[in-house]
Amino acid sequence: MAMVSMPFSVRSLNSPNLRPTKRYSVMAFAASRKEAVSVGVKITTQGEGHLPKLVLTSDGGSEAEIYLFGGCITSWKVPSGRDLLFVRPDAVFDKTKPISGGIPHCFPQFGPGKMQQHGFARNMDWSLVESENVEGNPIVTLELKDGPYSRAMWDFSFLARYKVILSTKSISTELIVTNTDNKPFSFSSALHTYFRASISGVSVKGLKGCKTLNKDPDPKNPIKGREERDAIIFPGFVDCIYLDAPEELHLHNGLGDVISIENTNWSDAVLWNPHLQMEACYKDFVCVENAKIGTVQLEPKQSWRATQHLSIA
Ligand SMILES: O=P(O)(O)OC[C@H]1O[C@@H](O)[C@H](O)[C@@H](O)[C@@H]1O
Repeated sequence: MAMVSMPFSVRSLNSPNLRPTKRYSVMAFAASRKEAVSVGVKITTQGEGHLPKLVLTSDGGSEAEIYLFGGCITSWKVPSGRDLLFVRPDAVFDKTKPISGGIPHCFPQFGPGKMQQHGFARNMDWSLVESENVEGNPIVTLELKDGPYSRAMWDFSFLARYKVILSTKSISTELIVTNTDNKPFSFSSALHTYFRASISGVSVKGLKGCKTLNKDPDPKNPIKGREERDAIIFPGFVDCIYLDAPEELHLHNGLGDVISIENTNWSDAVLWNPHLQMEACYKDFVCVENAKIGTVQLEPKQSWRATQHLSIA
């Protein structure tokens, strides 16, 4: 077990001490119903739809769940037992569509665009490649590579590595996309985080002064503007991109939690609440998404890296 004494933060994702201790093939676990992978990490097929799911438990009492389908973190429970993420009641777990909730990946397109909405990474099986535990905090790394399904939409070879670190009061992710092709490619991306909320009490702080692209009413022709408010509230439908957003936002979820949303290299942000378009659940969540809306260009062998750090005080 690797040991470090520093607190977990976005910066700790850079630590040379966080070396992989074990490499795993998901197939090796597919037959077992629930198996420990490393301390604080279990894989089970007893999740929704019997899809393989990782369950991370920290010594500090937090817990997270990650489906390999879509590489989607569906649950982040802080030590009080409160789940700060939200999965929509219409979510399905049969691979016919992406999991609607938690932290889905949008890659290699945020959209709208030529490809299906939000790309294909949330519709594919990711592999568990590394698992370790550092001072009671479980860490897993998932990988996604191109295959026939992705090639049919985007004819490039790529490698995406997604590291997730759970600690007592935070969950951190690092996404590294590498061009493994012999020709350049470009992409856009986002972490489409669904936070549990009581929408009438929600506010998002930190975006004042940002340039905006308001996708309401027409997502294909967003209206340019500038955010003037200190605190953004959600009295109706909201679907808005914030360009060059700061590295830290604060979400008051209306349920008593204040969540710090830090990032490096996710240069933009998106706020979304569907209001009456999803009458059954819009009051119960808000999406605050770290995004890269302007495309990233990668030459062969080049990589792009971005981190997200969600935490409570
Ligand atoms: O694909 P999902 O999870 O239903 O999310 C859709 C929404 O995702 C948001 O990120 C977009 O800004 C919206 O325009 C879109 O409607």
